[in-house]
Amino acid sequence: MATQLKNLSDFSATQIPSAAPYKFGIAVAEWNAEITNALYQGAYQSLIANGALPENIFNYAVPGSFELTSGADLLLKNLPDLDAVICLGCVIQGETRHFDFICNAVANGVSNVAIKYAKPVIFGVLTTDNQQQAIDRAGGKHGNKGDEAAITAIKMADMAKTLKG
Ligand SMILES: Nc1c(NC[C@H](O)[C@H](O)[C@H](O)CO)[nH]c(=O)[nH]c1=O
Ligand SMILES: CC(=O)[C@@H](O)COP(=O)(O)O
Repeated sequence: MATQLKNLSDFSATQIPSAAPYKFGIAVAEWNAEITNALYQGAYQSLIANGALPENIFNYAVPGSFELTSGADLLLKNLPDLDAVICLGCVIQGETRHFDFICNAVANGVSNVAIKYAKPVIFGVLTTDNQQQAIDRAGGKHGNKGDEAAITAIKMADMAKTLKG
């Protein structure tokens, strides 16, 4: 469903588990910082609003979205108690095909990290044609993708706990 048809911050129709038992890593790309900072604020506030403890949220910056894969891997390798990692970035189309390579690399990369560690790694990366589309999805008219990424992390961490028994 296109984002224009579903607000990224509307979870009124869903049951959200408590985040209190879980530890979260957040890797945030510094490229397009005015956008990614808004994504982080959305994710952090959503985690707290659902019961996460501030001391259980571990935030690290990486230079760009391409480095989110390495960031997620480093977080899970060095903080093995993490229950989920949220990757936040904003890739905006430029004049060249660089956009395509970054978007594909980080989407595939974070998926591979999730499989490597058997831990949820959430793809909270905006991949937009222009800055306005990014603004609209980082706290604008379409909500905040950081909110969506945080709620997804809570749900996946809770699923993992449930399956472990
Ligand atoms: N153009 C954008 C980038 N480019 C930088 C790459 O992510 C990477 O840091 C560089 O290629 C060195 O490995 N990154 C974004 O996050 N967003 C962009 O729009
Ligand atoms: C996504 C990018 O790397 C891009 O913003 C860089 O711009 P350009 O393709 O014009 O070099």
